[in-house]
Formats: sequence, structure tokens, C-alpha cells
Amino acid sequence: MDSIKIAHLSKSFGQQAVLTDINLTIEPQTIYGLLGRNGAGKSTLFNIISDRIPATSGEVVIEGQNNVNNDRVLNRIYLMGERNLYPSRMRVSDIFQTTAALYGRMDMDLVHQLSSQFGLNIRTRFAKLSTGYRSILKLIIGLAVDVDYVFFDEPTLGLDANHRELFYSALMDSYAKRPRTFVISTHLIEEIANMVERVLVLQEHHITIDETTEKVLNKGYSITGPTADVTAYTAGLNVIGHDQLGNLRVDYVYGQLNGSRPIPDTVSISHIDLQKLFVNLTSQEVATFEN
Ligand SMILES: Nc1ncnc2c1ncn2[C@@H]1O[C@H](COP(=O)(O)OP(=O)(O)OP(=O)(O)O)[C@@H](O)[C@H]1O
Repeated sequence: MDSIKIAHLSKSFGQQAVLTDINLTIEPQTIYGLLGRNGAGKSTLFNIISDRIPATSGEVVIEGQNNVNNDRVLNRIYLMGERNLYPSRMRVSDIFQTTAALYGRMDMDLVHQLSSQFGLNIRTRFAKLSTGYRSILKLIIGLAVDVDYVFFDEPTLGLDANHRELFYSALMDSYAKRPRTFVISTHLIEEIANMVERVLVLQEHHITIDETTEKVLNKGYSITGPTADVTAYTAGLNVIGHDQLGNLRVDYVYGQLNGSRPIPDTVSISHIDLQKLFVNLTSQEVATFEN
């Protein structure tokens, strides 16, 4: 099994640049979280990888071959996108059958098991499904179709908390049985933080972070204490944001702390969660991304 290599990929819509010179390797058998603020270009990236829209320049190479109009390699990937591609009068059961025929391989036992667990009536016509059940239909396909790369674009849109939990556990079960790559784009960062092995952050048209989740979390710190002590301690560090409450200040740092600098008794240091880290990294006008 090969990787997906994205080289010098750029995409503009008219005058608006969305992706600029993206270089990225998506490895086999890895669960990724793709994080980016609204409008950052996550769906655009997914749509180009799956050849639903053309890139302005650059290329996507899947298992050694350029993806454009290449059914052989496009058949190795599945994109669960935002768009609803199915005819409104089509029944759920027919959508499953059609997709199975298109890809050649689908775990129909899993389809029926998940349909029953999610309470999805397979006799229903697509048009009659609620937003949540449209997501459920598409995520069942994403879990059951036998491909090497699955791209989930906002997979839990409209799902209640119970169904989101069910999806996460079904994904982990499926991954354990047949390891393959899942790239999950979501704004519910903390819900996927424990599942994802690598974190990708898309910001300012670029991939600014491509690291293991463990490394990313190890580099995120909050430094809390009286303002003067905190700012003295964090001077020269990569401070990505701060909170202020009266004289109490929290500086958020991404990267190395200064090991030789003594920590004042008044200051406490702890790691921060992925969501807090992401919010601070992407709330700046111009962020810096030190290693
Ligand atoms: N077909 C299109 N024509 C013109 N502009 C587009 C088109 N598709 C996307 N865009 C623009 O490209 C930018 C990126 O959109 P995209 O949907 O890829 O972002 P996203 O990161 O998936 O956002 P969100 O998290 O809000 O879903 C947005 O400014 C959007 O308006």
C-alpha cells in the first residue's frame, strides 16, 4: 500500500487563493485530523484529492499515479463530502447497492449492522432523510467501503451526541479490523483528539502543522500566574495567545520552553488540550509555527 503525495498544489477560485503550494504526504494506515477554521480550504483540498474539482496547479499522486481522471486510483479512495450526490427519490438500500457496485467491494454485513445500530431505515428515500441521517448514510458507506483512504468531511454534521459516540467507536473497530487511512475534518476537535494519530492544520492557504498528535500536544503549554512573572518567563518563547483576568495572566506557548530559565514559584505550567491549542494557533493574524 502506497501513500498519497500532494506536490505544489494550489487552488484559486477567480482571484481568491484558497490553497497555495501545499506539499503533503498522507501515509497509509494512519488516522489524521484535518483542522482548519471555516473557509480555510479543507473541503477544497478533499475535493481536489478525490478529483471532484481540478487544482489550479500542482498534482496529487495516489499509489504512484496522478489522480486526474484516473479511475483505477480514485477507486482506492472514498470521500464522504458535504454535497449530497444521490438522487432524491433513491432509497437508502439502493444507494448502498449502487455504491457497492461502483467500488466493487463493500462490507454489506457492516452496512446492515450499522444501519440497525443508528436506526437508519434502509427503505427510506434519500429526500426524506434528516440532515443527521444523511450524514449517517454517508458515514456508513465510508466505514463499509473497502478502500485504502477514507476522507470524512464533517462526518458528524447533524449527529446527536449518542450517534457521534457510535460513529467514533465504529470507526475504531473498523480500523482495528482493517487498518487503513482515515482523514477526518471536523470542528469538534476534542471529540476526535484521542483517535487521531497525526494532526494537520490548514491555515493561511498552507499546511502549517503536520505532526503526530503526541508531539503536537507535547509542545502546547499554558503558563499561568501574575502578569509580570508570566511575561518575564515567556519572553522570547513562541507565545501563540493569552488570556487575562485582572492581574492573572495565562500565556499559551507552542514549542520549546527555555530549560535554563528558572520557573518562578508564582507561575504554574501545564499542557493544554488540542482544541485550546488550535484556537490559539489559528486566532492570530499571523501565527508562527516553531518546531
Ligand atoms: N466552487 C467554489 N466557487 C467559489 N469559491 C469557492 C468554491 N468552493 C469553495 N470556495 C471558497 O473557498 C474557500 C474555502 O472553502 P472550503 O469549503 O474548502 O473551506 P472549509 O475549510 O471546508 O470550510 P468549512 O469549515 O466552513 O466547511 C471559501 O472561501 C469558499 O467560499
